[in-house]
Amino acid sequence: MTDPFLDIRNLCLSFGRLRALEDVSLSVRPGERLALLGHNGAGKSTLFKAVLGFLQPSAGRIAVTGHAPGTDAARIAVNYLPEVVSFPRNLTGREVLVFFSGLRGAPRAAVADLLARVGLTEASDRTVGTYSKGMRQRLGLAQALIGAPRLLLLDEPTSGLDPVSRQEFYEIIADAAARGSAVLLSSHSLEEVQDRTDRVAILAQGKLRADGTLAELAAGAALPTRIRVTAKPGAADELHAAFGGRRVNGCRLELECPQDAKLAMLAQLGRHEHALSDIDLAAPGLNDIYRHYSGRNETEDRT
Ligand SMILES: Nc1ncnc2c1ncn2[C@@H]1O[C@H](COP(=O)(O)OP(=O)(O)OP(=O)(O)O)[C@@H](O)[C@H]1O
Repeated sequence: MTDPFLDIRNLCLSFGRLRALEDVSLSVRPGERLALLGHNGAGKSTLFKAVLGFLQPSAGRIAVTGHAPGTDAARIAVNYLPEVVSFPRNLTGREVLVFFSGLRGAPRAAVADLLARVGLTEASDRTVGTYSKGMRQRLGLAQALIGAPRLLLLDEPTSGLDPVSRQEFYEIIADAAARGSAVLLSSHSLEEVQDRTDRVAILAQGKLRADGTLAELAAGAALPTRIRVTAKPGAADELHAAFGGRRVNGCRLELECPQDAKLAMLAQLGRHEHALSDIDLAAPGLNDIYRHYSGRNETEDRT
């Protein structure tokens, strides 16, 4: 297996008495996209800043392509898209990329290709001040792609983008990974990153609660299946006495059972067919999985 471009081991980082990161270990390999999820204040930006060498860990180790953050070798290997991008409003998109290419020592000749990759060719000679938020974000991504960095750090890259722009953004990120970059991106939404990243890591209060594929996270959470039962008029008491569960209203009952006990439960319910009007099965959803690991509801974090 190839060495990771980003390797974090037992990282701890504090602000005074606040432990922003506690014993966090994770790695991202070439061509891999890892989504770092967590609610506001979970420690995502702090982790990014530590990888960039802007913040010093109190313990643990970070290696960017084998080099310590902040060294020249690590700086060349990594590029970053901050949560809020801002460029001089009176420069054109092309001028911005030429400027940043100069800073990174990347060839000017690659700017046209970068503009094409993010779909800004036609707008390339307009000033940034005339760009929409989505266009500025694309320019930010093009800036992050300058010099084909081995490690791409994207801090909530799609916040504020509409669904179509979001999808296009993830396609560009997939293309960067296909070209060999390791991608670490942060997000608040498991729903958004499913099918668009290879693995998901969940941070909560500075601790890493999960790291794996969505299927692994779902299996690890071992969440129950919910069975919603609607009783025939007057039969809810009988079903409640037989199965327990939560009474939702006069005729509905909500039961939970482990995934592997689902069929047995349905068979048992079948024995009370005379009392049943309907049965509805709900497998655990992404929100349930996220809440299990983070202790929070995904939708709460977007507010
Ligand atoms: N410079 C700082 N000084 C003191 N505390 C800080 C500093 N930067 C971050 N923190 C604290 O560290 C914790 C983690 O913050 P961080 O910005 O990493 O969270 P986040 O997961 O990126 O949140 P968000 O999703 O809101 O961007 C928070 O409690 C925050 O208040």
